[in-house]
Amino acid sequence: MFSGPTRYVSLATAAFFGIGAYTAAVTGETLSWPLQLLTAAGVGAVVAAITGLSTLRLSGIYFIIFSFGLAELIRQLVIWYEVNIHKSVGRYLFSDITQEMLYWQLCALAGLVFLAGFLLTRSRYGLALRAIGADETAARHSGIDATAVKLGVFVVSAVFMSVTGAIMAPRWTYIDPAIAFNPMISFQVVIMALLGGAGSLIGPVLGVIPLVLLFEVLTAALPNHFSIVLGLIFIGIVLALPRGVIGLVESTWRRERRAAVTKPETSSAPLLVVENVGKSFGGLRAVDKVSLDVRAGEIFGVIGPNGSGKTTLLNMLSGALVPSVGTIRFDGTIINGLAAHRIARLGLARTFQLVRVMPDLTVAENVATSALFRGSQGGVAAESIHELLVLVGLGDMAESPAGDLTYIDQKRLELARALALRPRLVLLDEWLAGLNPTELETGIKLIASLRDRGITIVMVEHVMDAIRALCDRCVVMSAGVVIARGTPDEVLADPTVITAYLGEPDA
Ligand SMILES: Nc1ncnc2c1ncn2[C@@H]1O[C@H](COP(=O)(O)OP(=O)(O)OP(=O)(O)O)[C@@H](O)[C@H]1O
Repeated sequence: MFSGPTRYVSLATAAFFGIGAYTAAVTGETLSWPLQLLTAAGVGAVVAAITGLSTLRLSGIYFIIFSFGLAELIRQLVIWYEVNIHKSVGRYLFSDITQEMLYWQLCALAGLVFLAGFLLTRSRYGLALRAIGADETAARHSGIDATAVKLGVFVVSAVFMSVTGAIMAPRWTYIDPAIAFNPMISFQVVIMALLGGAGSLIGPVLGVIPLVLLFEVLTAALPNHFSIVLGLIFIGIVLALPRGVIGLVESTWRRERRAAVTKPETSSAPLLVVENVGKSFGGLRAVDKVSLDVRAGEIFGVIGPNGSGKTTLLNMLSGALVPSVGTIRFDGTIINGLAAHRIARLGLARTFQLVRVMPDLTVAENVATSALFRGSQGGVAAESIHELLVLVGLGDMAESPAGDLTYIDQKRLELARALALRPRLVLLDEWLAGLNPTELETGIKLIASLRDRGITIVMVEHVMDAIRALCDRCVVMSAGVVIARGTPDEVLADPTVITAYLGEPDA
């Protein structure tokens, strides 16, 4: 539910299993069985919300280490509580619940897990999670609040694990922290999910059945070498079946969502106003007090030699970076400091200098990510994803995995994904770079057609023919400051600009 789509490998299973088991042990004598389960769910949810809020900004190895440490941290806290407050470590559990009842309760819980997982994958949150797993930065710029989505699903999965722990607790008559917070549980769950294929709902089941049987045999036959064999199985699965059994046989389930571009109103007032904006990295002023305004409906160029601060400026406009100083207004709203997904939802979309598509998602799904959380209309749109794909020239590629596209087609896809936000302003970061002359001609026509739809464009570009053909006005940046502004012909004839590009002539 969580690790599969997001690819955040979580070893926190033992922590929540232990929380559930220990909550049942502590409340066993005072609360009824349903209330014990509810309490376990509540405690698990609260701990997951607190730890998730503080750690889901971590990714990769840092998140794995944290999640592994969480079980140990909670175990130590419980031991401290038992020693200092309860005055004895461990609890006896006397329950009249039979093993058969526990079995059926676990079956019901498994059914609920699958129902929740099924509903999740069918909801927009399912696609949002997969988008986050494929490329979290691109997902944020598609309007997805990655932190909130991850936190929500982390809490839901933690609740299921806590209730599992609580149901399992009566199987032991005595529980101590070492039993409840056994780290091996986390590894076993990850291995099972990996074997079957963590990316699908049914995958983990395919892993659970053979591995549970194998673990039974191994604990009986090789009790002292169990961990070694488990480690070898782990390595073997990662090397041989990186996407699990299901990844070998499954053709990805796809669906189409609807998204669109609406024609924004044009007005003579500036749509974007940048005032004295600056960004420093340590001692380096990458952008230094830049001011400019972009009128609704125009194509505005940002040019300048390498390293002059153009991408840094675009990153600040799109929310990837927070300006060190200055103000950015988009349609009257101050947007500096806003999270990337909020800026995207306001209708300011972008493409990236180094193209960012979500390779495992289909072309259509990539575009659909932008329609997930766009205003109250969600995925409902006047134009379909298909129409957007036709517009950028990918009409017959909707069901192909984005990772199979050529570089140029990936750029087209990025543009379609940006357009699916129904943006009023699109930031293009060297979108025309690397195109051959024919592709360049098509690309220029495509950008011009966006303006005809009323979309305002800010483009960073090194291809001067495109700047001349497309831009109404532009600024030239050098060493973080604007050194010229005006029409393309004016600025490209400016001696200061020529010097900035070519350097001072030799004396
Ligand atoms: N995250 C960062 N940390 C430190 N320095 C950075 C960072 N991002 C950019 N810079 C520096 O800021 C300066 C401006 O970089 P930026 O990428 O904005 O330039 P650019 O005009 O877009 O260049 P190019 O045309 O090559 O893409 C460069 O000196 C770069 O090394």
